[in-house]
Amino acid sequence: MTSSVPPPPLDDPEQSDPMFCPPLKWGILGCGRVSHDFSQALKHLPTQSIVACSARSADSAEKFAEKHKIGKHYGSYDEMLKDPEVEIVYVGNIHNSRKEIGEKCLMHSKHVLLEKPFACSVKDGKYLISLAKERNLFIMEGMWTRFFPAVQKARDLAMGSDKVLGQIATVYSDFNFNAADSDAYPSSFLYQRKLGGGANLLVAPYPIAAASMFFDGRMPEDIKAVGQLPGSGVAMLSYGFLCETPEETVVVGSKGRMKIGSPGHCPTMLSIDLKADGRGNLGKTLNFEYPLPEDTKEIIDSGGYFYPNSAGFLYEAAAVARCIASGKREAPQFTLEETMLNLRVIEEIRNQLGVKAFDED
Ligand SMILES: NC(=O)C1=CN([C@@H]2O[C@H](COP(=O)(O)OP(=O)(O)OC[C@H]3O[C@@H](n4cnc5c(N)ncnc54)[C@H](OP(=O)(O)O)[C@@H]3O)[C@@H](O)[C@H]2O)C=CC1
Ligand SMILES: O=C1OC[C@@H](O)[C@H](O)[C@H]1O
Repeated sequence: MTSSVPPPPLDDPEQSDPMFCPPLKWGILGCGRVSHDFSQALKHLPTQSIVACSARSADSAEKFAEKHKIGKHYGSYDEMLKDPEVEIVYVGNIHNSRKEIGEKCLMHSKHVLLEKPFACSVKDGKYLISLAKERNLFIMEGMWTRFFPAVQKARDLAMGSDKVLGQIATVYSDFNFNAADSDAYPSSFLYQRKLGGGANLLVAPYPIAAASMFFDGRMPEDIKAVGQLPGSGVAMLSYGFLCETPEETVVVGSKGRMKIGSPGHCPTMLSIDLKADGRGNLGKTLNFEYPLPEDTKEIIDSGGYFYPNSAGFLYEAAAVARCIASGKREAPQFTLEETMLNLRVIEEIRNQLGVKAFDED
């Protein structure tokens, strides 16, 4: 599959002024949190007007209308869709009704911006797209990330004619958060499969879209998924000969995250961000630096080093000497059991990738 929409060129008004926009009349469907945020953001754009809002309950729609100074409010989504003044509907409700609501919007000849996820299944997604095409209406998943100037710039730098990074080999992208910070368990829709809850629909669209942007929107040839339950751990590892990765080791726990700085295989820096209560709030940050000893004249005169941070071999050598002097036959910092773990994983990777071992024909 190739990308159907190439990135806009830099001389496109969208790029040179991301706030440029011809007038449009919006109807807000669902009066919850994201609809509130979206409505707030629209206030930066004088040409855009919210002409109506709708919620399952008249009371909630009225309160929302009052807060955002919206002229019309409806206690039913269907009622708002009949309003001829509404040109486009922003759908900010829960996931399980995407198909039904998307269909209704289109059948009422409204353009539609559906919050992510676009749909709860491939089948529903295809259906909505074909219906929008048939009715000649705009439809889009609210992948707002794509429209941030920083992301547009990243896309242009990497994927535009200059291709400043060369051929893209690897994209790392993650998005995890502690849902309990914003959503009470178990009542929120986030935790209810029947309502379209779950991180798979709520969060996965972001890192997937981050990756596809740098691979021209092509469908991945191979997907291997690993799931994680509370209490289990997961490691995402990458190695190779093709390009220089950030080479950082990031460790994430329920109370914070830690980064062993680049170059991760011979680091001198470590930082820890401890989490505070609430989404995205950081408490303390701790930074540690362990500079290597400066090169002596003797070392410089004899050619310095070939590889990064090689002075750090001194720590290994010193520890080996300490072990031997104290009668140890292996080092506690890296046991022989872990060496065997390394070998087992290496062999397993080779088997899964179908790569031959050094002694195979
Ligand atoms: N782009 C972004 O940054 C963000 C996007 N989102 C997306 O926005 C959408 C809504 O998320 P968010 O605003 O946080 O959710 P909310 O919990 O605030 O709910 C949004 C609306 O969904 C309806 N709703 C909530 N719970 C139920 C339920 N149990 N049964 C039926 N309807 C229900 C309500 O509509 P009504 O008002 O009509 O009663 C509610 O106002 C999701 O698609 C989510 O993925 C969410 C956060 C940020
Ligand atoms: O799309 C989203 O869904 C969940 C939110 O918590 C998050 O901030 C948002 O971007």
